[in-house]
Amino acid sequence: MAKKKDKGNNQNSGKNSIRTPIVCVLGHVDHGKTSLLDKIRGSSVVNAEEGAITQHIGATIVPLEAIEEMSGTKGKMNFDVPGLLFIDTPGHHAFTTLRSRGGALADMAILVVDINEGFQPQTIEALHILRNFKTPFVVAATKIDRIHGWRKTPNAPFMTCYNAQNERVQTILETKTYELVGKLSEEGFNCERYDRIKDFQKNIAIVPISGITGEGLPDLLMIMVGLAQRYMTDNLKLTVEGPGVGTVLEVKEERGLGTTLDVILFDGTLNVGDEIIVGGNEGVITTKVRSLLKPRPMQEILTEERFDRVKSISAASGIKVAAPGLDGVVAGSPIMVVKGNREELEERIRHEMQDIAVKLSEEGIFIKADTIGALEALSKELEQHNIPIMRAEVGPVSRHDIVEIATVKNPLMSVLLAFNTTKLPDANEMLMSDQMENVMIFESGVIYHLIDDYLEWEEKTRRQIEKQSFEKLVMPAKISILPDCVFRQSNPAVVGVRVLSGKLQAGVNLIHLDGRKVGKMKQIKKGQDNIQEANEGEEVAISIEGPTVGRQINVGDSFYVDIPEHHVKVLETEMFSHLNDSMKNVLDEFTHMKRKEQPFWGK
Ligand SMILES: Nc1nc2c(ncn2[C@@H]2O[C@H](COP(=O)(O)OP(=O)(O)OP(=O)(O)O)[C@@H](O)[C@H]2O)c(=O)[nH]1
Repeated sequence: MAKKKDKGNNQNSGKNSIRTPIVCVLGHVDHGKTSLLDKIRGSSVVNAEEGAITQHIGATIVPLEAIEEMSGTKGKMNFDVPGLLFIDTPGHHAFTTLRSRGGALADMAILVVDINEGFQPQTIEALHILRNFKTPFVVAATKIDRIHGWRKTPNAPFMTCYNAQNERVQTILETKTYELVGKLSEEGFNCERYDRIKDFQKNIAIVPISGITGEGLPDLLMIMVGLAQRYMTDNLKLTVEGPGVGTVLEVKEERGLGTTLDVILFDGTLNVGDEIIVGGNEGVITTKVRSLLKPRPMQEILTEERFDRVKSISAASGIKVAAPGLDGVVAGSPIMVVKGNREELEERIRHEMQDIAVKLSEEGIFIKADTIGALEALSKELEQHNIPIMRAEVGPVSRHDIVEIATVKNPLMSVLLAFNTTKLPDANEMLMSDQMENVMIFESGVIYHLIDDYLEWEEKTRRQIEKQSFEKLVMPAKISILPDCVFRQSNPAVVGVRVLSGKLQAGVNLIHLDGRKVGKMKQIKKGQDNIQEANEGEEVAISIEGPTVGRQINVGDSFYVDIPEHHVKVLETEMFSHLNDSMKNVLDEFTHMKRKEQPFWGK
């Protein structure tokens, strides 16, 4: 395939051109995502031929020639990939919002990790998101210039920088890199420093870089292009002549233009006057492109018009679309040019908007998030923790949500996880009311924290509930009447007994070992004191309503506590692990006796 240069809008021509791969940058707060993107933008401007850089909305295209210039590989490599398109908004929020065909819009990602701080909660979260979306990625280990004693070689390839360091600094870098390798391996990824990798399909590359000095940046960009070239070219084929297909990055009010859409166009061509179709809050919106706008170059930003108008734009590009009737468009929605296939496209958009890949269960928790992508990311994490979801919605937490949750019977499920979204004031008011006491709301901008908080609460609540229900159950016990301890014959009979096994509680019914009824045991006394329970081996006095000693019962007789059938069910299933051996033994004897005549008793 002929080598092509990225010349801005129409960089891809021909039927099966390869489009520019779309790249997102993810990572923990302050680890250097923005600095890296700024550096990439700055370096590509410096290194590209005049005219090669075009301004994009919401994205930066780094042409192949700029990457080759930086890495000193100009004319040495034979790449078809025309460059890389970086989404300007970093972070997993943008990543998950930008969807295409139910997956991530980004073809690849850079996971930024501050080499000095290592893995942090959002690093892990980003990693899980990349795994869920099956997005190929490279790890940029940033801030190498902060390693104590680092000698800077601005904008140089990594190996040049590495060789300029003394042994101590090199050792620190090695150690820190291996800490990352270890962490990634804990998460199930095989990683290595990029220069030691033989098979890039099996190993994920770690590239040490600095977003401030630009050290290692040429290698990072080169690896990204190489990966796209070798493993993704099939996914990157596009037909420029075809109708435009893109994703809405942002919905913005612009002075003089009304509501506009910042769009990443990833396939085909979009023209002024084209009929377009896009997803809105209240269904599918169809309208006509009034203008297509690109930002003006930096030096002209002070002129009256902030945008340049173009008649037509081809993928992959970032472009602002002005058109009537765009209120209510949802960020992350697909946008497509209609070419006589309106119904089919309407159906596709409807499907994409509704087909949030959230598995719903009959019983489960509620989740809310600010965008479809965020909701999906949260649901996938919950799925991995086996936490069922009953309802998943985009938007802020409302009064209505609280009322709905309050009707959930299972106390462990009357819960809402709010990811990156707010509570409306009337929802807060509602939560204050007594009837809403059982409703639990967890809020966070980090999925990881939400799930941890929920699991911690769930465990605590589960234990409390178990404790309460355990206390209400009749426990198994076997007792026997001691000789010389008949204190009263009847009404009630008062006798001394020994607890042979299990736990004897006050208020239970007693039966003979063959199942015949004895009577209700009222009190347990130890010395002069009334007690509520006695354990194996203890000798106590009990009062029994009903039998007379010497008639229905005699010295030396043994009895079981008569456990109601539904208590047996709970004891044998949920509570079995809470019973001690003595209780388990007597429960076994007791059910054996009961099941002689009714094999399924208590099952
Ligand atoms: N020395 C050095 N400082 C860096 C590097 N990368 C980022 N920084 C500094 O680290 C701080 C945070 O960097 P940002 O680029 O804003 O980090 P971010 O990940 O975009 O942060 P958020 O947008 O808040 O998530 C800033 O003070 C940067 O100047 C680097 O490679 N070397």
